Amino acid sequence: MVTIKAPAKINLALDTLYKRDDNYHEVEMIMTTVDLADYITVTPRNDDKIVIQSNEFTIPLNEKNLAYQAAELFRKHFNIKQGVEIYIKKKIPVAAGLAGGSSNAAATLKALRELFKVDCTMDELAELGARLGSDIPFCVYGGTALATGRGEIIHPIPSPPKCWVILIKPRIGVSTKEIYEALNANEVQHLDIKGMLDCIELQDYQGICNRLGNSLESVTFERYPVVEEIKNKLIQFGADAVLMSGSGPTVFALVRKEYKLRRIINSINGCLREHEVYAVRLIG
Ligand SMILES: C[C@@](CO)(OP(=O)(O)O)[C@H](O)COP(=O)(O)OP(=O)(O)OC[C@H]1O[C@@H](n2ccc(N)nc2=O)[C@H](O)[C@@H]1O
Ligand SMILES: Nc1ncnc2c1ncn2[C@@H]1O[C@H](COP(=O)(O)OP(=O)(O)O)[C@@H](O)[C@H]1O
Repeated sequence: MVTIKAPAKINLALDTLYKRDDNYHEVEMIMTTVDLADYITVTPRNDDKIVIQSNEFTIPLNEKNLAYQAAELFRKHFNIKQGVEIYIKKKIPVAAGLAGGSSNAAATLKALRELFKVDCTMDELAELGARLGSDIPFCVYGGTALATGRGEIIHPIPSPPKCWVILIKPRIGVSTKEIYEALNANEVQHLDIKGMLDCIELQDYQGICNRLGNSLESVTFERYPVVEEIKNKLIQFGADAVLMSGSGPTVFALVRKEYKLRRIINSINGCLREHEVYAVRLIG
């Protein structure tokens, strides 16, 4: 039996450059890992089946699950016949812009590598993961990275300075495909990705806060106004910087000082309590 931690990610920057001929968008994203995680436990079975179990009943427990797809691909690629049971202990909200499914798939690949003692590199696992979803290679490596291409080309970078991250997820799920399809790539205001990379290198927290940006934000805000309302409230409560993660609907706030974190959490408890709220650390 092997258990692997599967952390959530946030996008500190998400710039869409143009729509490609294959209908994906060419992106430049700065992604980092936060301390909110699922756990994937893989146990060998006596037959050839892949069985998914979870404490979370809203995710598919069949071949639609990304962990199932990762296991199937891994077994095919390395010619493994034995079945496995995959238990997903879920804490990351689903369809939230936090890459929960992608992280589960990446952790499944790593768990199977360990369980079956397969001699392969992280790059090979990332390449397998990329066949299933654009966010999976980042989740294989973890840490902090610049992601290019459709998001699957990973360039590791240093971690940003440590801080608190408040995550607020309204009780709606957003489809990534729907948001990308509604985006007009020609109207996007591009981000200062180079400046953001410099700030991370220099550990310039304020510079990072000033450069947060996400070109999918306005598309999600238009369709789901509650997401913009949450962002505005968090700014009003005095967070250092606030942004929607990925295609949403989760909004995150960066906060450096603990006294400020407490004050903001008190304000959230006063008027945003109908949403899911998490206070976690950047683990980069
Ligand atoms: C927006 C981001 C930001 O990290 O994350 P989430 O909000 O899903 O967490 C990612 O780009 C999401 O990656 P992922 O969720 O793996 O997407 P995929 O399964 O590869 O693609 C789902 C659909 O989104 C669109 N898509 C995805 C990636 C991309 N660079 N351009 C696109 O246009 C395509 O229509 C595709 O069919
Ligand atoms: N292991 C999994 N965990 C979460 N969602 C999954 C998983 N496998 C498949 N899905 C499906 O993927 C979709 C996107 O979920 P998720 O990966 O949590 O969100 P996001 O892409 O916004 O980060 C959901 O609609 C869900 O049904």
